[in-house]
Amino acid sequence: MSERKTTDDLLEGLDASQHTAAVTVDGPVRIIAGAGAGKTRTITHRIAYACACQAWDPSRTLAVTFSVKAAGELRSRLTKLGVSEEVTAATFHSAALHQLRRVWADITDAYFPQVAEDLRPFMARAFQRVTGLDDPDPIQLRDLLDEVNWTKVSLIAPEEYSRVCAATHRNPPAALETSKMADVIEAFETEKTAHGAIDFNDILLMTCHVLEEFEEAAQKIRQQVGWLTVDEYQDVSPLQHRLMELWLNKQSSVCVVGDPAQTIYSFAGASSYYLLDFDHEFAPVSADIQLNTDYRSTPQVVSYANRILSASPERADYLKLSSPKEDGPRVNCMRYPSDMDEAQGVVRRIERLLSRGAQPGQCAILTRINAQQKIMCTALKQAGIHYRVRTDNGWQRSISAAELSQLDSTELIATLRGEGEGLVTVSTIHAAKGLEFNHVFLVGCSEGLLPFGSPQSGAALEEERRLMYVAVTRASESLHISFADRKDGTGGGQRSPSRFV
Ligand SMILES: Nc1ncnc2c1ncn2[C@@H]1O[C@H](COP(=O)(O)OP(=O)(O)OP(=O)(O)O)[C@@H](O)[C@H]1O
Repeated sequence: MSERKTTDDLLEGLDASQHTAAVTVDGPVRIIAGAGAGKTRTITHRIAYACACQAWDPSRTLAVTFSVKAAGELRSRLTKLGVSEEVTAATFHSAALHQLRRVWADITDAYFPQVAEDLRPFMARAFQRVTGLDDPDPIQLRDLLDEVNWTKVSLIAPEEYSRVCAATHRNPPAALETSKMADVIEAFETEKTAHGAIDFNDILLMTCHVLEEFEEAAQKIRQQVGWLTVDEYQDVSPLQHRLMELWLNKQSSVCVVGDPAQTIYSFAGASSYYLLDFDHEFAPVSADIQLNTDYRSTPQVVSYANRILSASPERADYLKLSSPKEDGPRVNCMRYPSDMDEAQGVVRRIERLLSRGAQPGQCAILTRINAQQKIMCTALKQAGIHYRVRTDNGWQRSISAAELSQLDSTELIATLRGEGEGLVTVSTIHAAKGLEFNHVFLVGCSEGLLPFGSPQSGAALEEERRLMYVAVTRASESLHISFADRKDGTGGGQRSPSRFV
């Protein structure tokens, strides 16, 4: 741990709004923070300040976030601020798993169930049992699991599934009727139970159940949640929100931080509703703070990002950012004849940046979907540039390998060691959330790819707009937007530029 900091030290380097957030240690606090506005800086300094001035008991302080990477970042920044190791910074899943393990023996003699990482065998058997058909293909299997996941994080019980689908015009995957899908959901749960297995959502559901039904165990758990901070609150699901309510049990020492413009997991049950409604739900709030200075990006990138949001029908919910940085290069927009021309064009530009002293680790190529990455990797390989790939695995990683297998998480250790500095990053936009790069190349900015599937309006289009915003705001210095007219030079239909460009 670093040397002990005074309370004054802990407020240094915060701007006026960040300072207000940090010193408001009591009561409900909402921080709406735009991209690069220092939300992580603000919440870590707030926690450190509150502990240093003894307003909070570190051993009863919990900060939760969504991914293992973000939790690691919170922990390492708190350590640098001299915060006691007693403060817990974890993902929702990891915090709940530890709480559940701690009280398990008090409530049952049964073995603690195994957290299954691969749920496909359970789903394949459930699907066969209900439909009498062969194994679902890998895409169907993924879609079926996504659907079960969605029902669980949205707190929709199998018996309510058909009614919800009818009301929201939702079609179940694998061409199933809604009643059959409801049966698959139940059969999936039965399969898991028969094997003593639970999934990630069950960790949260079971913790909710313990908090609701077992008073002594609930008190033991709540004892550790005296002061709660929830990061990335725009991505909270109804299930996570329920857990948070049960942790708090009507007490008000909660701080949430998020950005409604960065909700990019709505398809998986995330909702910015709770962030936007916080001032009503927790009224009266002690502080309602907006952080709209983007310290990360140049004025050119920031004004490009603002323009993307300004065309949204939901723009009233979004912050308009400003940049205190010096002017940087203009946003570069390129049109290429084919995907390969685009990939080679991007790689040539990266070579030029490297020849002028940029480090490979400062450059990132961002794609809307995994499938766009192959051609980018081919072009990088041909140019002899080393790279690393971050794909969507459907979910932000919310529990570490260590917690699953009791072994060290190599991914986490590599991140903490700062490995990958010598590599260009090729990443989907989803997987790049929360990261920053000096030079960002956002490829495939054509209708069909971004917005993906070209929805004409509505929630799907707005989610695509927010994805574009997240992508653009990863850039601190230079931003390169590009698309290709056709898949290859001759075949395929002519593409038109993205409406967001
Ligand atoms: N008051 C400040 N003065 C100078 N720089 C700041 C200030 N606050 C934040 N920054 C810098 O801005 C950048 C973004 O801060 P931080 O990583 O805390 O952002 P964030 O809001 O969590 O980002 P995002 O939500 O976009 O992922 C960092 O480089 C940070 O050092």
